[in-house]
Amino acid sequence: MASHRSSSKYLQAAQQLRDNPGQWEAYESTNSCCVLAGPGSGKTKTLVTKLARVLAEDVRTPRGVACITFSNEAARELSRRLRQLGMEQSPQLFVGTVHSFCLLHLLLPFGELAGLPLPFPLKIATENQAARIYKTAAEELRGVGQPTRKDEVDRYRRVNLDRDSKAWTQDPEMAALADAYEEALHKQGLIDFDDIVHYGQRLVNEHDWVLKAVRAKFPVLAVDEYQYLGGALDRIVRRLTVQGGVRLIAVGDVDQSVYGFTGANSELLADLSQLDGIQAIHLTVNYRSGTGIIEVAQRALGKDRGYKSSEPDRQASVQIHKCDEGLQHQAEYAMQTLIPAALASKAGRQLGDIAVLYRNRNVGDVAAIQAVTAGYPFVRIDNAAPYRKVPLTSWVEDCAIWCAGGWKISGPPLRDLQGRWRSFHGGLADRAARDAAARLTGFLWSHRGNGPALGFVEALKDELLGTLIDARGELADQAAHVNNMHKALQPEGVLAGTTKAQLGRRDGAPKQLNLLTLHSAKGTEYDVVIILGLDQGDFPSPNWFDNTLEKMEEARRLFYVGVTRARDEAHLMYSGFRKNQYGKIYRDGPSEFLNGLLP
Ligand SMILES: Nc1ncnc2c1ncn2[C@@H]1O[C@H](COP(=O)(O)OP(=O)(O)OP(=O)(O)O)[C@@H](O)[C@H]1O
Repeated sequence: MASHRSSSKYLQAAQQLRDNPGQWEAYESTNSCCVLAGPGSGKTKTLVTKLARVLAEDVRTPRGVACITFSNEAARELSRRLRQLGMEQSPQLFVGTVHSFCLLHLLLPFGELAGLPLPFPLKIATENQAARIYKTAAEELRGVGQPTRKDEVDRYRRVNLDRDSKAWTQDPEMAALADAYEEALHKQGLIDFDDIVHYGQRLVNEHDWVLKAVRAKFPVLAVDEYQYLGGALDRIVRRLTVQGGVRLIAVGDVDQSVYGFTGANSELLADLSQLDGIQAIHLTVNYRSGTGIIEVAQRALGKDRGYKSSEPDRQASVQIHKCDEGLQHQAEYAMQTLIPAALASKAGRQLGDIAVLYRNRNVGDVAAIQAVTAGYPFVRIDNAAPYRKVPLTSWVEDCAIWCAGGWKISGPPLRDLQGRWRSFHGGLADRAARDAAARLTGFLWSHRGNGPALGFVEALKDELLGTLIDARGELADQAAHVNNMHKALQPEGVLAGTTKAQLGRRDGAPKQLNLLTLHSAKGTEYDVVIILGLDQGDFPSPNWFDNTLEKMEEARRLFYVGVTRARDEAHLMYSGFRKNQYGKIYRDGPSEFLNGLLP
C-alpha cells in the first residue's frame, strides 16, 4: 500500500465506472492510456477517479503524480473534484497548468543547472511589462506604428519550437520580431509565459538527467483536455512517456478543440493515441445531456459520432428563439421569460443551474445589464473581470472563503490552502514548510468572520504576501493580478463593498446565475444553457472571415462546446441582424451554425 494520505472514497466513485466498459478499462489499465471521448462522457470523472486510485495504490511517497490542464480555472475544478475523493494538493500531488508545471518542476529546479540562456533568478514579466518591451523592440526593428501584433508573434514562437529549423525562418519578419523581443526581454532580466513552456520543453528534451529527475518525482503524469495544449507540452509528454517510461493518463476530445488561435493543435491528441504502448480508449455514452440535445449538438458539429444518452428517455430540448429588436432584446427575453420559465419547470432548480453563454465580453456587458434589471445575482467569467484568476488570486479567494465561514465545514480544507501556500515558496525544507504553514494558519484564524474583503486582502498582502513576492521573482506576474484585485476592492473600484464570502464566489454557486464566455464554459455543465448573439457576422464573427476553413471549423466547435454544456434545455438566440461599433446595421440573417439544426 502506498504511504500517501489516501482516502478510500475513490473506491465508491469507481463503482459508478463499472457499468461503462470504456471507463472501467481506463480505471483498470496499468499502462499509459489515452481516453478520447465526446462531451459529458465522463472523461474528467474517469481521470480523477483513476488518479485517486494511482495515488492510493501505486505511487509511494515521496514520489507523486502531476496532473496538467490548460487553465487555472480548469485546474481549480480538477482540484475540487480530487478533493471530493479525499485528495488534496501536496508535494505528492501537483495539479496545475502547463505553465506552472514547467516553472515549478522544470525551470526553477533545473534551469540554471542546465545552463539555460535565461536571466536567473527567474522573474516573470507582467503583461504590461511584456507589452511595453515588445512595442519598443518591434518599433526599433520595423519603425513606429508597425502593425504586427504581439499575440501573433507569441503564437509564432509557440508553434515553431525549433529555432534552428527551416520552420522558424519560414516567415523571416516574424522570426526577427520574436528574436528582438526575446533579446530585449531577457536583457531586462525578465522572461515571459512562452519562455516558460519553451524552455521547459527544451530541458526535458535536451537533458537526460532532467528526464530521470522528473520521472523520479512523478512516475505518473495525467493530462486533462489534451486538445487545448500545444506542441511544447506534447513534446514533454512524449519524451517523458516514450523515452522516460513515465506512465501517462491523458484525456481529451478533438471535437472540442477551440484554442487553435493560441497555437493548440488537436491533431496531437489523435497522434498520441496511436503511439505504441498507449492504450487508446473511446467512450460513447453521454451522462450529461438528454437525447434531444445530443442529436442537435452532433448536427451542429456536422459529424455523427454515434454518441448516446445514458438516459435515452429523459426529456431534453433545443429551442431557437428570434428576438426582432437585436441583442439587447435577446438578453431581455432570456432574463424575463426563459429564466423564470426554466426555474419554474423543475422543482429545486436554482439560478446556479442556468448559464448564459456568449462569444465575448461586449455581449457579456449586455447580458449583465439585463441580469441586474431582472434582479438576478450573477457571477461573470470573461475578460471584463477586474482581475485574472491565477493560482495566487484563486488562493486568496479560497482563503477569504475559509475565513468567512468555510473553516466550520472544512470547505476549502485548511490543509489544501497550506499545500498551495507552500508551493508558492518553491521547494521548502520540512522545518521551513512547517513554519510557513503555521504563519498562514495564525493569520487565517485571526481573520475569521465575514468582514469586508478589502481589509482582509490588505492584511494578507502586508503580513504574508509581501515577503513572499519579494523573495520569489517568478510570482511577479501573479502579484500584479493580486494588486488588480486589491485596486478593484478600493472604495472607488468595481468591487467596492465586497465581503470575504463574495470575493470567493464563482461559477457553481447555487444562487447565482452564470454569465460566461463560450471559451470559459468548457468543462462546465448546467441544466439550462442560453446562448446569445447567434447572428451571422457576430458568431461566426467578422474576424473569422479573414478566414480559413480551419478557423470557421474552430468557431463551429466552439458553438458545439456551448450546446453540449446543457443537461435539459438549450436555448439559441438570434435577431437576424447585427450592429457594428458605430451602430451600422448588417442584415445577414441568423448564424450559419443554426442552419438545418432543428428537423
Ligand atoms: N459512469 C458514470 N455514471 C454516472 N454519471 C457519470 C458517469 N460518468 C460521468 N458521469 C457524469 O457525467 C457528467 C459529465 O462528466 P465529466 O464532466 O467527467 O465529462 P467530460 O467528458 O469531462 O465532459 P466535457 O468534455 O463535456 O467537459 C458529470 O455529471 C459526471 O458526474
